[in-house]
Formats: sequence, structure tokens, C-alpha cells
Amino acid sequence: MSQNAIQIRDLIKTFGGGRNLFGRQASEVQAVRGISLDLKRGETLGIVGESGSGKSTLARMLVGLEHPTSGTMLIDNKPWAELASSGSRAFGRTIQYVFQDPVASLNPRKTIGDILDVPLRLLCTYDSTRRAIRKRELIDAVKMPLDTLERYPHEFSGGQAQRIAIARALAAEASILVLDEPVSALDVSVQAQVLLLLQQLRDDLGLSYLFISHDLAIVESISDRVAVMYLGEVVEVGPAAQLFANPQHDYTRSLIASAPRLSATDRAA
Ligand SMILES: Nc1ncnc2c1ncn2[C@@H]1O[C@H](COP(=O)(O)OP(=O)(O)OP(=O)(O)O)[C@@H](O)[C@H]1O
Repeated sequence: MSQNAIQIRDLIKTFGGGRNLFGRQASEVQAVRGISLDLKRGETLGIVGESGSGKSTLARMLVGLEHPTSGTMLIDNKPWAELASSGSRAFGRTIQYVFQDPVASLNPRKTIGDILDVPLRLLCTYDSTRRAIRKRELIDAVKMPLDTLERYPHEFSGGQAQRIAIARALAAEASILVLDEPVSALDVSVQAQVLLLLQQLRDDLGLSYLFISHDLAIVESISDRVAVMYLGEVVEVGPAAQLFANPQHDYTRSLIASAPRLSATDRAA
């Protein structure tokens, strides 16, 4: 079995290029331009890069929400095309996506118990007794009280809602999580608690994370390795501490220079 949770080779995604309503050729956007990247088992790989560099397009392809134009992906040793042809259940049991805005990602009209019930029913096809046990385990794993299951999303703070969204992502026992700006919408004081929870879950459950963020300080603190994306390409990848201390690519240098908390003067302080 490969040591890689994800293996990406020569991945390209082009949007547009077809004919528009008036028969004119629409312009093409190459959102991802030939990426090759590995996420090792048990690793957190940070993905940084400015808005529009292709981070979310990459993430959406990995979880099956977008089709690649060309290239190959192995997710938990399974070819992407095989997962895609088996439908969303195959993706959902292998890789899960955690979104930036936790409250918006939870259905406001359902209790947390009902929200957690969905993946357990549809992805795992567990009976009701097993679902009830699993829901309690999940709520406990994200360190929320058991009565959470009877309550509604609006009753929770952003940090609590993100814990619930993480519990939902873990429901079907996928071992790979794509975390797309998972703490960006949270207060700074809450961010650290959620990051600590993510690290504990990763170590306890042997998860692998692809962690997308604009915040270089957060990425440096949580990642084993970091990949820097620029205009749809990975321009630099390396161990987090090394990459931030000794960036090789001009774009990485300018990204670090524009992030006040990571500038050289702060590091020296
Ligand atoms: N569905 C789409 N149709 C057309 N173009 C798209 C689509 N999705 C993304 N793009 C374009 O692809 C490029 C990469 O976008 P993407 O959202 O992946 O970047 P990003 O790095 O995630 O940015 P952000 O940090 O703002 O989310 C951008 O130029 C964007 O406009």
C-alpha cells in the first residue's frame, strides 16, 4: 500500500472555452495548470497562495465536485475516475470537505442529530441503533456535550458549529479531510482551540489533511509540509519550517513579506 493518502499527477482544470449564448467563443480560464503533488498518510499539507491561485478548484476536484480536464489523482490508493464512476458515496467514505463558514454549512431547520444522521444513513447505511451510538461518539470526539444532538445550528457559536461540521466530516470514517479555510471565519481566540482539536483528531484517528488557508502563520503552525500555489501552479513545496525560513521562489518570498506576522523582523523578535 502506498504511503500517500493523495497522489496528484499533471492535473489540469480549464473552465470555459465553449461557445456562449451568441455562438461566440468564451474565453478560457486555466485554474489549475499541471499540478503534481503528494499528501502523505498522517500528514498535514498546507496550501497557500493568493485569491484566484486555484486552491479551491484543486480542493473541489479532489472531493469530486469538479471534473479535471486532464491528469490523474489517486485518493486513498483509489483512482479518482473509479471513485467518480461509483458515485458520491465512494467519495464520501474516502475524502471529506470542511468549508470555511460552519454555520452556513449546517441546515438551519435540522437538529444536529439529524444533520449527523445524513452521512451515517446515506454513506454508511447503518441501522438506527448503530447511528445513535455513532452520533454520540462523534459529538464526544469533537468535545461537545451530548445534548448538542437535540439542538439547532443557530444555538451554537462559530467555533462550536465548526466542531459539529468536523464531526459530520468524520461520520463516514473517511481518512482524508480537505479543510478549506476552516478557521478563517472564527475569532482569533477560538481559532487556536479548533486547530488543536484538528491536530488531536489527526493523531488519534490517523487522518491526513489538506489544509488551505490565506493565513501563513496558521499554515506554518499546523502543517508538516506546505505547497505554494501561484496562477494555478505549485511553485514551491517543502517542510513548513524550512519553507518559511528559507523560501526559494520569488513568489513565496513576496507572500511572506506581505504577511506581517511572518516577516523577518517578527521572526528575529
Ligand atoms: N466555475 C468556474 N468557472 C469559471 N472560472 C472559475 C470557476 N471556478 C474558479 N474559476 C476561476 O479559476 C481561478 C482559480 O479560482 P479558485 O477559486 O480555485 O482560486 P482560490 O485560490 O481558491 O481563490 P480564493 O482563495 O479566493 O478562494 C480563478 O481565476 C477563478 O475565477
